[in-house]
Amino acid sequence: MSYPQRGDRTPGLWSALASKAGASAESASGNLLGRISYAGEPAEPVLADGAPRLTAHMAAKNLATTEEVWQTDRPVRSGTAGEAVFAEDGEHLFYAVRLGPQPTYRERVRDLYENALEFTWSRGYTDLVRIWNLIGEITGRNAEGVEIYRDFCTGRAEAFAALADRFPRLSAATGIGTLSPGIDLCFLSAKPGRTTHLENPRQTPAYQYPSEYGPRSPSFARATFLRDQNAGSLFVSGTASILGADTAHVDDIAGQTLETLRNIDVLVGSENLGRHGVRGDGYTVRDLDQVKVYVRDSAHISTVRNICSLVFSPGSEIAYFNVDVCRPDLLVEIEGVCR
Ligand SMILES: C=C(O[C@@H]1C=C(C(=O)O)C=C[C@H]1O)C(=O)O
Repeated sequence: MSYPQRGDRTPGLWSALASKAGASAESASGNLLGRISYAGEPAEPVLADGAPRLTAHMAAKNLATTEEVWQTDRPVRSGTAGEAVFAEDGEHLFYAVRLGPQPTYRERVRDLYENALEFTWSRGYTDLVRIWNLIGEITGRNAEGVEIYRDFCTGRAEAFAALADRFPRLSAATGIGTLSPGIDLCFLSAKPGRTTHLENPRQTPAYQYPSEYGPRSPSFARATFLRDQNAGSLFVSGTASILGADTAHVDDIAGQTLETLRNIDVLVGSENLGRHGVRGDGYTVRDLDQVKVYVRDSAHISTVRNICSLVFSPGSEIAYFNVDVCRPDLLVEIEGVCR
């Protein structure tokens, strides 16, 4: 089995985003560390081709599956840990687990997060790089009438609070809707000393959002920079049209898309990187690659595509998803990687 090879490969660890049909065209360029399959139906995470594969139901049945492929230049060892699957290469750990539909999520999410964090810590991958939280019915209600995203955030925050001595800093993350109930989780972590976590001067840190947005704030940073022997990779969290803590441009898809892109531009720019002690010239929003664009309403996709096609480089990998976003008034969310 072979995977796409990118010209902008980062030594050590790199990723690619491709529709499944095109993903096998080129020769294998490294060792598979893990995959996320954005598929037409849900499935349990498995070990396939010697590495974890997380599957999230995020594509309509008739559309091609998008696959995010993580590779490394080091030998990989994989295995299972309870219901989770993992792979490690001595520098990076990829860990995937699924939580099926639940009446309420808080306690199970707390347990799953604690297990994942304890596992990654026990193997020496003490620094979180990026977390995926792919959440079915994200703005729907649980059996007690609480919004599922808020229910999820409470369990996650409790896990981080319980392990705050070991994980004092939060990493980049995504918290986005899927098309089936249940939660698919994926953790990428690294050996100590290579990560810097960034906030955005235009946005309140998510972990400080006021309680009107939920009893426990979301536990993530706006981006995480992972150093390597050349420079590094900047993993940009799911970013939306939020200024301070509030949604900007309610009911305005073009306005939200442009504000989101401005948020990313400031986040990845040299001034913000310098503020966080990351050396280098910084990036602009045009440098974002492996871009994922989440659009709530299918009728908005063409507007969002038009704006994105003007902003992103024609060579960038970009995938669109028609899924719910973590607040009912957010219409679009964008994330990616700068290298
Ligand atoms: C869009 C936002 O949050 C989303 C939710 C996240 C989470 O809960 O992990 C992470 C990034 C985004 O996908 C935001 O609060 O700005």
